[in-house]
Amino acid sequence: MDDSRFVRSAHLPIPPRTYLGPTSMNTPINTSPNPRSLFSGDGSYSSFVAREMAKGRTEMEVGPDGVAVITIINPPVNSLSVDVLFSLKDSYEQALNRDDVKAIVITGAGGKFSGGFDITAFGGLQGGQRDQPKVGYVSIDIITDTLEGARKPSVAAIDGLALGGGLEVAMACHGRVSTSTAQLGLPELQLGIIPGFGGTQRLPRLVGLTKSLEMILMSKPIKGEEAHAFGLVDAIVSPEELVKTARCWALDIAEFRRPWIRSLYRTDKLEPLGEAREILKFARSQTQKRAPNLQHPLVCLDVVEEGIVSGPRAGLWKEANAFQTLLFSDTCKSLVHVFFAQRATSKVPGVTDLGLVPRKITKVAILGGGLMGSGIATALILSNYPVMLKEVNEKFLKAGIDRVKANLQSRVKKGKMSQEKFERTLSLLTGVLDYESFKDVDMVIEAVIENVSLKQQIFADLEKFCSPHCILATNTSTIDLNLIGEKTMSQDRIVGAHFFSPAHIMPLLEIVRTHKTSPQVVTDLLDVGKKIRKTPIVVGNCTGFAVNRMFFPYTQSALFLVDRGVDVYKIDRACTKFGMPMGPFRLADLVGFGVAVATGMQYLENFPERVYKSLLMSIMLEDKRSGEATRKGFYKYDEKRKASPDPEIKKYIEKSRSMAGITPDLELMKLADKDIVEMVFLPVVNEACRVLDEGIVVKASDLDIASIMGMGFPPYRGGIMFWADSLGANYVHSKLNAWSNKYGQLFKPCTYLAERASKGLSLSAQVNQARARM
Ligand SMILES: C[C@H](O)CC(=O)SCCNC(=O)CCNC(=O)[C@H](O)C(C)(C)COP(=O)(O)OP(=O)(O)OC[C@H]1O[C@@H](n2cnc3c(N)ncnc32)[C@H](O)[C@@H]1OP(=O)(O)O
Repeated sequence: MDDSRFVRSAHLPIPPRTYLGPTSMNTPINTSPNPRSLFSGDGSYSSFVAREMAKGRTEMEVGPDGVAVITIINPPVNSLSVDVLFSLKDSYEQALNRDDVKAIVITGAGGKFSGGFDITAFGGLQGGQRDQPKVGYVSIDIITDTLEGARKPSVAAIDGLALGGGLEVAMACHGRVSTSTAQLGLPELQLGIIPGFGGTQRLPRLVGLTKSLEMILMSKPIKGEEAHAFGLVDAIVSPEELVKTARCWALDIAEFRRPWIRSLYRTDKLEPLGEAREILKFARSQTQKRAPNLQHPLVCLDVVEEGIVSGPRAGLWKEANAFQTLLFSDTCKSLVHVFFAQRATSKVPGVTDLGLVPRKITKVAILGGGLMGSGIATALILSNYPVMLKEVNEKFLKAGIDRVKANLQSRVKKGKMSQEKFERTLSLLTGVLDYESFKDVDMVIEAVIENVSLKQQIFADLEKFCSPHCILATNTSTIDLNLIGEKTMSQDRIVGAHFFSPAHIMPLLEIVRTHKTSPQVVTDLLDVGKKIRKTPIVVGNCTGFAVNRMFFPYTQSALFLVDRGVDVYKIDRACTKFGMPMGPFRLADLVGFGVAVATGMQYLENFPERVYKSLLMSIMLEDKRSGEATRKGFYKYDEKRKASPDPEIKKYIEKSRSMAGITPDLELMKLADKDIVEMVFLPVVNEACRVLDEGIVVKASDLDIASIMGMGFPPYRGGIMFWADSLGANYVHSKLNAWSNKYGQLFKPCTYLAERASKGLSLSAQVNQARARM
């Protein structure tokens, strides 16, 4: 491609930073190269399209009132592909050149303004397969000089969504009219980039620095009503009135009945310089505390500050350069991968490609009001599902209902729920002690203790009391589903609905299917998962399923290291520094040693060759030390449950070591944090490879999402498999192989890993269809 609007990504010229000084705050000065000089040939959009199939477009219609309505068309969310942006510029120029056009309205097709820059293009840009516009071309030449600087006014008519680049286009218009339910926001930081089409400069000028930083740093969109209250939009109207009102608004500006405002040069909402600096300083310290491994939020704050101190034009250039650099960062690549991986989890071959329609679930029953059962009940009633909670006696039932109440009350306390909504939500919950009313239920979720014969009895009872269409789900985290359903003839409607604790908060839902579970049942559960705002991953049936099985070695190798002299707290610190919310020992305290030891037994039974037989937790349990619940585990806990290291654990470690006949290993004791992280996580990668190889999941990216949402693996590392691929299959294999030779089976690389390493393939690449386990 020979077009000077574009640069090949490998040779990015960075334009000189333009310092305009404080006077530039109110003075639009064009510092960019002459836009025309960026075009070669005839420079028109159509010549560009002739060279490349267009992805999306804009359409313009001029009414008898003299208003040109430009509509962004690029389903499903009207994203701003390079084609759309160039088409927008062309439509604009046409509108400016036509004598019959007095004013312009921009809107989006199908009730959505725009979901922002086209994220599907990121991969191509990063890989250098796609040409991209020169730095600043879109944000300065198109959005600032062509749209905002136009001699005819424009108004954005916003419905559905105006996110990222979508909102940035809207903010460059001279007025904004929105529906009350539209979502407006700059969520770019969640993709590892910063707003790149002027958002860092215009949003603070429209809503003030404090609100804009909250919206940008938290990637948090706001609804139309709130946007109106903060001055981001000028009027709220119904969807039917939207375009009509925007037309009138644009004409009012053109005919001087309303002010003609360029957001970029407003200063009235900006805090005075001294105050602004204090706000930015506070935001920096909060950001560093919350996300110490991330650079891009800090870069964003620098860019915002540049605009406030040196003027918006300088801010725009700094933004454009920073955007360009961040687009190629590992963080951006990882987070974009996560964006698509998350959406891909609900595309399940053999299920979602069969054209099945989810059946309506009108009533759900939950068996067991413990921590899990009450959490699941909370998640369901929060999404308006009527729930029947069954317990074995009044006392347990009351305790279960009280737990649900407490879950809801904590939302009320945090201001996330009104008292009235609390009452309404709680009224969806009823308690029962028998199966009498189970005949009307469409789905049952069993959440009792992990006891095979108890579960078998329950499923046999359910088969008798529930209607034949009722879905029979279990929340077991380890037990084989075939075993649970052994005493029934209903294996086709038995499915795992494995929630993570606390179930009303954790975003992951592991849907477990056996080879007998019907695709219809999986489709129904996928739909319920979506409605209760969980990210589902569909997995096959095995001990621990995907998440627990893959993360079992997390604690295993940590225990191995402790037996060999590595400090418990050093291991936890290395893991949290890496980005985990907690290290393996703090996690074991949270889960409780009883559960950890019981789970260990399951693994010992199923995978004896690779279970590290540590005695440490059993020894501590004998001393009634079982984790956070007893306020003593690897840490000690104060009344507010704040954890602190406990010197007493030394004696348990020494006992465990002497009983196992192990002596500290001086080499391991000197391990750097990076090496500790690898020794803890590469066995996790190894198990993840087995899970993939056995067909427990259908694609590696499902394991990425499972690791992030189920275990808190840092999303900015892209998930467990994506991270492993960043190290390389060969590296992972050679490390594990060396440790396996030295320390034994716990580290032995699996066949899948060995094959990938020898063939030079990535661990995630789909080669042959994995062996079907589902
Ligand atoms: C320079 C600029 O500053 C940079 C930017 O603008 S970066 C982009 C900023 N925008 C965003 O981050 C928004 C990202 N999108 C979202 O948050 C959500 O998709 C949404 C709120 C728009 C819609 O959510 P929801 O209704 O649940 O649908 P969801 O399944 O997520 O998306 C629907 C489809 O649109 C796609 N999509 C969403 N946003 C997209 C975007 N910006 N670009 C390309 N595709 C997008 C999704 O991949 C999905 O495709 P699929 O059906 O093939 O899986």
